[in-house]
This record gives sequence, structure tokens and C-alpha cells, in this order.
Amino acid sequence: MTEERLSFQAEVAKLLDIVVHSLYSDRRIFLRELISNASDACDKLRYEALTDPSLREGAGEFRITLRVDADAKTIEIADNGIGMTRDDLIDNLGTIARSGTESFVKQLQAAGKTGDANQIGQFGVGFYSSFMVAGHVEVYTRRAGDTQGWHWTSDGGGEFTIGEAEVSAPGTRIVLHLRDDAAEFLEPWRLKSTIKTYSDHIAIPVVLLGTEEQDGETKDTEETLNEASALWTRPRSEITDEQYTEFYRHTAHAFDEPWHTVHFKAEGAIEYTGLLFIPSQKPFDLFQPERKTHVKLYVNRVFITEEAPDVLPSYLRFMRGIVDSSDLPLNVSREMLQHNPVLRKIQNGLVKRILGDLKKRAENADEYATFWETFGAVLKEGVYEDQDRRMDVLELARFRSTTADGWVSLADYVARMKTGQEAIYYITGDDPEVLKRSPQLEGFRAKGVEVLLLTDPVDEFWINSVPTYQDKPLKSAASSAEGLDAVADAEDEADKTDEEKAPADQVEALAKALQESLGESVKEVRPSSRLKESPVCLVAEDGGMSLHLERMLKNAGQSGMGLGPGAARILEINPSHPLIKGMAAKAANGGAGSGMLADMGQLLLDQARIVEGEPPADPVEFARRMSSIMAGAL
Ligand SMILES: Nc1ncnc2c1ncn2[C@@H]1O[C@H](COP(=O)(O)OP(=O)(O)OP(=O)(O)O)[C@@H](O)[C@H]1O
Repeated sequence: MTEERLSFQAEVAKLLDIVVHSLYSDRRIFLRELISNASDACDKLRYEALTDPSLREGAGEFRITLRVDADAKTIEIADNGIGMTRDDLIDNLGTIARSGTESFVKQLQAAGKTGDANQIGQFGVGFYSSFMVAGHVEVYTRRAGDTQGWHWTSDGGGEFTIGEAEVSAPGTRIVLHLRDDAAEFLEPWRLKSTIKTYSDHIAIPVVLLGTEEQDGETKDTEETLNEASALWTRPRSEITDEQYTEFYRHTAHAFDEPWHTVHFKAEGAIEYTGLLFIPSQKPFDLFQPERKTHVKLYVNRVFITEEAPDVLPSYLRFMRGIVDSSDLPLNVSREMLQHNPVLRKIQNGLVKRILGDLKKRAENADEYATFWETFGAVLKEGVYEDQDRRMDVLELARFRSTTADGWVSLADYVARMKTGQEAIYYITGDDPEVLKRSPQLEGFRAKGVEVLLLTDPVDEFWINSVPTYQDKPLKSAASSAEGLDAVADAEDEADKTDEEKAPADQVEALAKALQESLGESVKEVRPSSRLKESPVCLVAEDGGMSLHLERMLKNAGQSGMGLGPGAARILEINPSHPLIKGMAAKAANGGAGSGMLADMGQLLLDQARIVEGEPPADPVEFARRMSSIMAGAL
């Protein structure tokens, strides 16, 4: 039989190098990984056999078997699941299909360098974890429905071999040739306790095959090591936290602890069981454009799909786990699940349950903060996507703000609004610390008015879909400062008077002069009531696109849509600032030195742009003007 020698994908070779050479604190996880794969393989075949029963003809019950050969120093893990074709072997065991592979391997390498063995264990390297204990791995496999079997081998270096092989029945058998330092796994008790710890939740029996001497004869023995019933069908009181965690890790292909577990049975018009988890760490694909959800759908304990679009809405795509219903037909095809009314009802029930649980967990602010920091940006999508539950999601949202440390809810905000304050103010941007110091907020700061700092890209989108919260309008502090005058001054501000300001007619003249010299670069120049320390700032038109959104779209290459810089920007000038006062006096003086005024105006506009995190319109001109004005000051 011919054997082909092939190279691993570069990332796999790197990963293997780390797996082989790092010291794991807990090498037992190789068993969990291989059993988890075997169980998935059985689920896949069970599903395919629903439409093509011939795939399972002659096959017995699904089961996963373990066999130890102490003399040969091997462990075999075998299943009668879906099996693999030659191409499957190359794709599945020669490459890493997961998204973000490169960054995954980089993180793993970094963890390997720091020697943080526990951290490596959390990455979960699936099948490749075999090489933690084995110097040589063989895979015998045959795809259900095929007659040809295959033999795959590797010693964990850069290469693997594939050749044809006689494989008597569909399924996969993995033979691990243990390294000397892993001989402990030849002990049956070691295998048994490992299965109990990590794989008890697996719904398919995991059977240890062996022999024993009886009356001078050698007899075959079989011992089932796990409970072998679907975990979600067992009563909650009989399931330990560890079992929930291991089940989560298996279904989610994750390695962290769940932050929250929901296990319930819905009874009534539609019956279903949900066992769902909120991870504590961000899954890799959270911000991929497909925004796929990952809850596995079962019908009467038969795995149907992980891709049913309607099990959960996209804004809950961080959830993991399973839903099992007896109210869907077993032969439901994945296509039939599109817009399925039963599934819609299940979705409604699940969403209600999850949001309800989150509300309860939010009572513990510290714990909730860890959830919010990990998944808040995703959950907020629900504000504009789920019209029916917009307010529920909004109640769960938390924000940074100018006056409070930590996270603030809208209810907190409203409860401490200032006397005379009618609106909820927010500002959007990239960095809360920079936003806090924005000139646009000077007036708000002076009056002690709290402003919410919205720094997730998604904020730009949902915010416009919520006109009011508890009857208070939500207003951008970066456009209108309208309403600020009605708020009582903070004590130390109250004694400042209009006398400190430039006379209104002079300010008017300056605004006009600047408007003329700046031309198209701004929509309007107007005196400001919000500025206290800065001479100028840029604001967006009331109800118009925020400066931050404009920048986001520009960065995304959408400036061709007439959203060029300055599309609707207003330059506000501060009539109490010494510089503006001086310029106003000059402007009122009949345009004396108008060339210099124009240069100053341009410099002030560029300065306002820089404060917004943008480059000056023309850096060369900016430098020339700056030098010329500095020279004049000497
Ligand atoms: N026993 C098996 N039977 C059939 N296919 C298998 C078996 N073991 C592995 N595979 C295939 O190989 C793929 C890669 O397995 P691997 O364990 O490396 O990753 P995974 O299970 O997809 O994800 P994770 O890294 O979370 O474990 C699987 O997705 C599956 O398609």
C-alpha cells in the first residue's frame, strides 16, 4: 500500500512544537479532547442517518471504546461515528480550521514562552493534544457510506503520512504510542478517574475494554465509565458545577469557566430544555461579520445543527450550549429551520429567560461588570435589533461617565440628574479618558452635568434608535448644548458673569470674519455657551451625524458618500477666552490685520481637529502659520 508524506500547515507545525515541548500541568485533557471528538462524530452520523439510514446499517449502538495495551504502551480510542475521508483527514488533522488561527497560535506561543502551563491548557488544542502524551499517533478511519479506509500517522514533527488501509467498519480508531513519561495513563484507574472527571456528561457510553483471567481462562471485559445520558436530561440537583463546566467545554469547544449557567425545562404549548452558558472569556469569532450564534439544536436528544439561525438572535451570539425540543420533527432539515414558527417561540422563551437572568446577575455590580466588559458591546446590538425588547436590553446596558467611576446604568443616571436638567447627555468617541477631557464637555463639567461616554462602535448605531429613556430625551453633548443654560450653575461657577465675555457685537464680527476666511471648511462659526477653558471646539449639527461616526465611516472608506471632513461641522468660539476676546476686538476694528486673523482662524480650526484626534487639514500650511505667528510674538 502506498503511503504519502505531507506537511502540516505552518500554524499546526508551530502548535505541535509548543504542545510537545511545553510542560502541561494537566495532561489528562488529551483524553477529554479525543472523547469529545468521538462523541461529536457519533452525533454527526446520527444526524446524517436520519435521512440516509443505510449509513448505519449493521452498526450497533453508538459507543466509544478505550483499550490499553501495557506491553505495547498504547492506548486506543475508537468510535463508530461518522469517520473521515482522505480529504477530511488532510483538512481536519493537517490544518486548523478555526477562525483567527494565526492570532490563536501567537497567543499560544506567548503563553509557551512565559512557561505558564495552566494558561496553555486553557487554549484547547483538540486532537493535537494527543502529542502531549504520545510520541507517535496513528488514526485508522473510514467515512460512513465509503468502503475505503485510511491510515494517518505522525510523530508530531512537521509531517504526517496518509495511506489506504483496511478498516472493517465506519468510524475512527486512534492509537496513541505513549512516551515513557506518560506511562501513568496505562493504569486503568487513571483512565477511569479521568473519564469521570472530564467526560461523564458525554451522552454516549465510554467503555473500557479489557481482559481478565477467570478459572484459568482469559475473558473479555467491558466496563462503562460514564453516566452515558444527556446531561441536560438529568435533574439540576444531581449535576455538579464541575459537570456543568465540562459539558460547557465540550459543547462550546471552550476552555474557560462559564460565567453563568442556565438550565431549565419549558413546559406548556411548546416543550423544550435549555442548557445554556455565558462564557467568561471572549470567543474568537465574536466580531466576525457573520455574527453567527452557537447554540446547538437537538430534537429528542438527536443533534440536528449548530447553525439554526433562529435559535437565538445575533446579539446573544456569545451564548453557548444546547436546546432540545420534542416539538420539532426529527427529520427536520436545516433548511426547514429557517423561519420555523416553533423555533421562533423557543427563541422568544430563551431570550426572555437569558435577559431575566442577566437582570438578576446585574444586582451584583462587580460580577456584572466582568460580563459587561466582555460582552456588553454585543448585547447592545439588541437595542436596535430587537424592537420588542429594546427597553429590557437598555436596562441591562452600562456606561462610563464623566462623573462616576465604574459603570453606570441609565436608571442611575436619571436618578441623579441636576435640577433643571431635561436630557440624558452622551458623547461618542474611541477613548473614555480622551472623551472626558473634550472641550465640548467644558460647559457640562462646569455645571456638574454628567455625560455618558460611549466608546463602542455599535453605540453610534443604537443611540439614534432610542429617542427617550424614562421620558428623558437622549442628546449628544457634542452637538447641541441646548438645555444647559436651564441647569443650575455649580457653586463655584455662579459668580462668573457676562462681563468676562467679549461684547456680543465684537464676537458677532469675529464669527462673521472667520466664517468668510474659513469658507467651506466649516458649516458655521458661532459663539459657544459650553466652552470654559478652550478657545474653540468643533461640534456636529444638531441631529446630524456625530464627528465620531463621520470619522468611523471615513476610516471604513466611505468618504465617497459626501461625508468628507467638515460636511456639517460647526466651529464654536469661546467669548470669554482671552484669545477670542483679542481677536474679536480686532475683527470689530474694521478688519485690521485681517490676514493674520485668517491665519489664526485656520490655526484654531486645525487645533480643534487635533483635539478631535484628526490631523490638520494641511499639515505643511499648519506648520507655516504656526511658525509665522510665533515669530510675530517675539
Ligand atoms: N473521532 C473523530 N471522528 C471524526 N472526525 C474527527 C474525529 N476526531 C477529529 N475529527 C475531525 O477533526 C477535526 C479537528 O479536531 P480537533 O479536535 O483538532 O478540533 P475541533 O474538535 O474541531 O475543535 P477543538 O479545538 O475545539 O477541539 C474535527 O472538527 C473533526 O472534523
